[in-house]
Amino acid sequence: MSRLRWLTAGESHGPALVATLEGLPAGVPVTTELVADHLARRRLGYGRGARMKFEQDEVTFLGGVRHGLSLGSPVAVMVGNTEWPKWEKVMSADPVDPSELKETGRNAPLTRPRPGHADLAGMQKYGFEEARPILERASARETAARVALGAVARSFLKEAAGIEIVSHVVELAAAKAPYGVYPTPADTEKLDADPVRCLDADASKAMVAEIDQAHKDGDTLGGVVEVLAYGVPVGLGSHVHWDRRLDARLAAALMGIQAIKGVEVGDGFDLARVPGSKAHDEIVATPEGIKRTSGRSGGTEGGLTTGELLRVRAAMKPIATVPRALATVDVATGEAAAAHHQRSDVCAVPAAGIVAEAMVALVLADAVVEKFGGDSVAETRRNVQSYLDNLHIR
Ligand SMILES: Cc1cc2nc3c(=O)[nH]c(=O)nc-3n(C[C@H](O)[C@H](O)[C@H](O)COP(=O)(O)O)c2cc1C
Ligand SMILES: C=C(O[C@@H]1CC(C(=O)O)=C[C@@H](OP(=O)(O)O)[C@H]1O)C(=O)O
Repeated sequence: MSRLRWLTAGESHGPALVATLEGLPAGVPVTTELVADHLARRRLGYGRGARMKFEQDEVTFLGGVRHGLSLGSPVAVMVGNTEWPKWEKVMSADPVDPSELKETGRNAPLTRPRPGHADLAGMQKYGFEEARPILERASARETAARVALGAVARSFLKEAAGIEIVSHVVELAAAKAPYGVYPTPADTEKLDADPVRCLDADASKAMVAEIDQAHKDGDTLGGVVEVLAYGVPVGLGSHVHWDRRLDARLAAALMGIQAIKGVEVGDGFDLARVPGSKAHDEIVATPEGIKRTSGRSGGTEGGLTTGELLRVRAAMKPIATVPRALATVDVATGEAAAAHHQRSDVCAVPAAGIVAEAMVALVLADAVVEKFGGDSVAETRRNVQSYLDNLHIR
């Protein structure tokens, strides 16, 4: 069962996000720069709104790391928000004089909940008269905290087991990348340089055109990202219980990203449309050992990793804050109204791919610690190697 635990806290316009990771072995290379680099990747992507340009993430480790290595104690990281001075009063933890709040010009009650966001159901559930106390935490700003921890998890995965993760955008609205072309970790730089993190140049152009059109139309878009993990050993997760199945753990982690509405492992839904003879990955003996003739399963069978390429997809719905505002009800008056809109991303699918990488890294790091243990990463690495060296069927 889970051996790594992680939590995040913080609001979208608060002073900072914080994240903790408990259970990480000692000796994992971790630096402020490493985390900052991944946070910078999350801010990329054509179609993101103005906020990504003027706001900066400021990384500070508060615990668990010394001189570039993890200590084995809980890792605590803070992602400061450079826009905080503008929100100090609106988001103050302590009570603020109403006249001072008015002066900010940022505290008008948000009583026109946006369809597709957490506004309405959150206000109903938590007893608020307006959406600010809900949207501040529902916002995907929180994903910066997860990407910070994901950066730490991927460093552990690489050191302990040589596992590397890459993601790409495979669909954006109606534009699709050619099926079955998989990037490797060596493509990361190229992908990050592409406006929509798509490997195929023609598909990338079509995706950018989709975003331009949506922008003109005052609309928003979603899409599909694919995450691949290379070097995953056979036997992470287990077939013995539902909550130990690695496919289930990956699905929950990906579905836990804001706006993700569907997850596929390997060929996922497509497998339901073909006969068994075309759905599974046949097993063959080769001079290099037992191999598969295809990768349709996405690298898991029975909730266990197979040792083949791990491949998962996540589908993101269009951004909820639609500029051509959707119909809602002003809950202050009960009258029909247009949903509130100040600014928003047109499309955040490329950023969602970076968040998905982080979630896959955290799930895999958890599964590696669970299977191989180790208080130091050197010990985990020895355990991984010994297990692989002693596999009785290969
Ligand atoms: C990286 C990222 C950026 C997002 N940016 C916005 C945005 O600018 N405006 C917005 O309304 N929703 C945005 N969203 C989506 C909302 O957070 C999401 O619609 C909301 O949490 C409700 O989705 P749910 O029903 O899946 O939880 C973003 C999501 C992600 C992953
Ligand atoms: C701040 C981030 O994303 C935000 C996620 C988000 C939402 O509703 O999810 C709404 C937008 O914020 P605002 O409503 O303040 O313009 C995005 O900018 C970020 O990713 O760092």
